[in-house]
Amino acid sequence: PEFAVATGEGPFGQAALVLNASRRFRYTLDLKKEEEKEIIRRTIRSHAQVIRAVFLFKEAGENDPREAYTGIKFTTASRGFPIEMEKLKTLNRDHDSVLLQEIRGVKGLSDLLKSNLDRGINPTEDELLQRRDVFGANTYPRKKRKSILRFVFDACKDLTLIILMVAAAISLTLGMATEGVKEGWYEGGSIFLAVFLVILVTATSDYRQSLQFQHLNEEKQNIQVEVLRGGKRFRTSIFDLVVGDVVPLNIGDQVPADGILISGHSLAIDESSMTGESKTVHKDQKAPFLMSGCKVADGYGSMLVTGVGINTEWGQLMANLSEDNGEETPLQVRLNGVATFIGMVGLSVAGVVLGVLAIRYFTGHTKNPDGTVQFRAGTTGLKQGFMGAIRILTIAVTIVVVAVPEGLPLAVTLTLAYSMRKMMLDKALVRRLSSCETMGSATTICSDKTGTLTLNKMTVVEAHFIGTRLDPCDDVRAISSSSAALLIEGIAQNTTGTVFLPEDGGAADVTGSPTEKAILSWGLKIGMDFNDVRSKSSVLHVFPFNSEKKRGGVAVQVSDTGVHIHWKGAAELVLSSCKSWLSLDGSVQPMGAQKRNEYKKSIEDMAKSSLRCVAFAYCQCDIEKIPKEDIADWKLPEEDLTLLGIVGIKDPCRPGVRSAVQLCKNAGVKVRMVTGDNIETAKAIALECGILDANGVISEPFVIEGKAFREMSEIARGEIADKITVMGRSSPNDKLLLVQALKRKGHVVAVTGDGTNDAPALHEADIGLAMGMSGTEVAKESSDIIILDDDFTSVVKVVRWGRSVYANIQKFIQFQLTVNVAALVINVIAAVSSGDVPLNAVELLWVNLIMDTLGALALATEPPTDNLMKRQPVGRREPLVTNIMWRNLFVQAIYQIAILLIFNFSGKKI
Ligand SMILES: Nc1ncnc2c1ncn2[C@@H]1O[C@H](COP(=O)(O)OP(=O)(O)OP(=O)(O)O)[C@@H](O)[C@H]1O
Ligand SMILES: [Ca+2]
Repeated sequence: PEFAVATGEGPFGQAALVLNASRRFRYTLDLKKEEEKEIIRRTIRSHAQVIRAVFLFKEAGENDPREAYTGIKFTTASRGFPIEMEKLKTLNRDHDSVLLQEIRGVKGLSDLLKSNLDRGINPTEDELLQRRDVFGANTYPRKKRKSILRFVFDACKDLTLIILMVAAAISLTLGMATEGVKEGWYEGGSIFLAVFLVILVTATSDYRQSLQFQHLNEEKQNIQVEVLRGGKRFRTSIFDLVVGDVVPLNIGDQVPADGILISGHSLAIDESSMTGESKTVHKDQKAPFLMSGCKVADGYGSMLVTGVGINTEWGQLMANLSEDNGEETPLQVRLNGVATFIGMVGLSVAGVVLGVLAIRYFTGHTKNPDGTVQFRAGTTGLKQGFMGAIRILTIAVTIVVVAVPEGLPLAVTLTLAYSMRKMMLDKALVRRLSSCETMGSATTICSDKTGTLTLNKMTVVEAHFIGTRLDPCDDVRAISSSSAALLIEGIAQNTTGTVFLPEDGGAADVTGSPTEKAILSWGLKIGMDFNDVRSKSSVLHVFPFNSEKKRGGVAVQVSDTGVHIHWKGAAELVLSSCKSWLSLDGSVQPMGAQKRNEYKKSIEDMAKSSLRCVAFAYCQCDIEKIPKEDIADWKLPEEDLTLLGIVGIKDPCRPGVRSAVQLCKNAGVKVRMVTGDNIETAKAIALECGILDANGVISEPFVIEGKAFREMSEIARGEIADKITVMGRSSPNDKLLLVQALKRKGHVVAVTGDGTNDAPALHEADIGLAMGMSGTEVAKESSDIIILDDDFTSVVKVVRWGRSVYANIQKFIQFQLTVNVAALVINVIAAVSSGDVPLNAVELLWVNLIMDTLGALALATEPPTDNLMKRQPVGRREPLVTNIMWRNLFVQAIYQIAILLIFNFSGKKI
């Protein structure tokens, strides 16, 4: 197959790092999990239906049918809320719009839940406690953890250990019987002790790992969500949500609880995780029910929480789903194979030794220290003969134990677990264990710009309006009030952010994406009264911003007949759909070639000084032209616009990025920037953080626009992929194309992403890194590692850890194999020639114990050194056991064997 790169013959051929296997492996794992999920989902669904039917029957028998159906008792308030818990559950399960209508829709429901659609619930502790008390918390019970005893039991199940224990028991009884209690326990007792220690170490290490995984799972599930309480937007943990909360939803979010849509625009939900159907479902007033656990595929809106935790289908699913910590990484699988092979060799060798020793013993060729023959047929008692046989058997078993390198898989597990814990401290949350080892061989990193290389703290620093540059950028005195009002209308209405003004005065609190925040803050500076402007006109329809189109638009009704369409987005793209511009006095002027060039020039100038450019444009529309019925499908007019102005937003480079990029360069890992931003802005930032060299070539194909790359043939893309250093104005799909092209070239690709539509690229990459703060849930779910602080420096630290994992495992393999080969050879030679092994069973066992477990522990926890980042990456083709390692291994083994054999046979003479 194209991925498997075997080197040489034998079992070690497969020990070459087969990176793509990890992908295949992962899919099979996913599939298994999906199947399990599906079965549980079906059970829960049918369960719910049965309960509901029973409930309806019972109610119908007891009450007036209408009340039974709506389930609302307005008179008997249930602990302060005029709605009954069970009935609310039924509403969530049924998705019944008739029922919803009867309680006067979402507004009526929010009254019943004592919430407020515009302000949410009160953010007081008491209020939250009461709601949690009545309706439950948004958490679900975990499956009970395996106890430590369970792990001890599992460790005992090892076949070699069982044989050893049997041998120890026999040896103990026989020893004590023949040599007395005081003297005779040594051998049997020390075997027991050794076995006990092995079990203890294995069980505790497994147990600690299961704890760590559980912790990780909790970390993964503890999603941060936005919630509206007391009129203000908070960020809080998903577990804190209560029934009655008002939750804003944005593209890429996970629906955090069951609920009902309050309002939304172009809201589409991907319900595949619950229903299994892959088509996205549009949500509006006609279909307002939202199911917990689904993902927002498009648009935005807000919801009223009506069901939380275990009362939702998602909660049931999560509570019943076993946590998947049984994941074995491809490296572990392969090393398991190697270990098994060596074990087989050991077994055959042990068989030979057993045979040889037995023949020698029973034919009377072995002597006691005093020179008497140990076994003489007829004279030696049955008990003594049995003892001898047992001793021989123990030696054979011990050889097996020594030969089996149990340490190999253990070392990998320990190394991975250790690095994972350390990586967490370095702000990287490892979602898939295998990515630790893969990251070490990465040859290239495709990084986002915004937020990863830059701080994602944006401020408007330049503004070009009405043909002039504002100086300072918030001085709008030169602009006529009508023009300014139009602009402010666009800013306030065409946004997904909010402005909250505290009642007691104080600074305004702006929320939204960093770009939105920058624009809204600037809006406030030029005199925007957010709430006032928003109340003056009403939004008819929205085209939400997405990275594909790089613009967002909104239609607002300003008078009985007048509608304004506002657009804002990537400056040069918006400019190209403008046919006119708004002049100082508020009149509309046609956009001549000269004016267009003037604007283009100012965009370019801003971009060259690393500013992100956003343009505002608008057009008027007649209310008649707007489709009344299916306004949801209406495409906002996006041509023939009038340009209002352009702003330049500064987003400074992160400190430390420059040296991190340099570190990558030294390590032979090429850093590429793939950004949705203007190519000039991208170039400027790339120069600033050292991705581009000021003295190098800065032209195509090193610096390329997404569009140019997209339109190439697959072959052409493959040819230039290697050279691309900066890609500007790229859509998420371009990212995917680049990853594919790079992989075909043999690269091991790491990709960072945050947006919903980055998911395919993250999935395709060898290692997908999602951003913890700016990243959407969808991106995080498709990733292998989450970078908690969004910082590129942390990405580089992950590379370092990955390399250390790889190096540690190599060290351990070399160590273990050397000792194993030497021990086996010596034992065989000694047994065959002299009828005894140089180390007796107990000694061998102890050596093995120290070698395997403690050696693994020691080498696994070796921290990374700076030297690791000075080597070239191992990439896709290098075998795990390199030629140098083979050489070291054999030379060292031969040396050890020679020395030991000399001591064994002629030690006395020397
Ligand atoms: N909320 C917004 N409204 C309108 N336009 C925006 C908004 N956010 C960004 N833009 C414009 O879209 C462009 C690119 O956005 P996109 O989301 O593709 O890139 P990004 O993800 O922010 O950057 P990167 O890929 O480096 O992380 C920006 O340069 C800006 O001009
Ligand atoms: Ca992006």
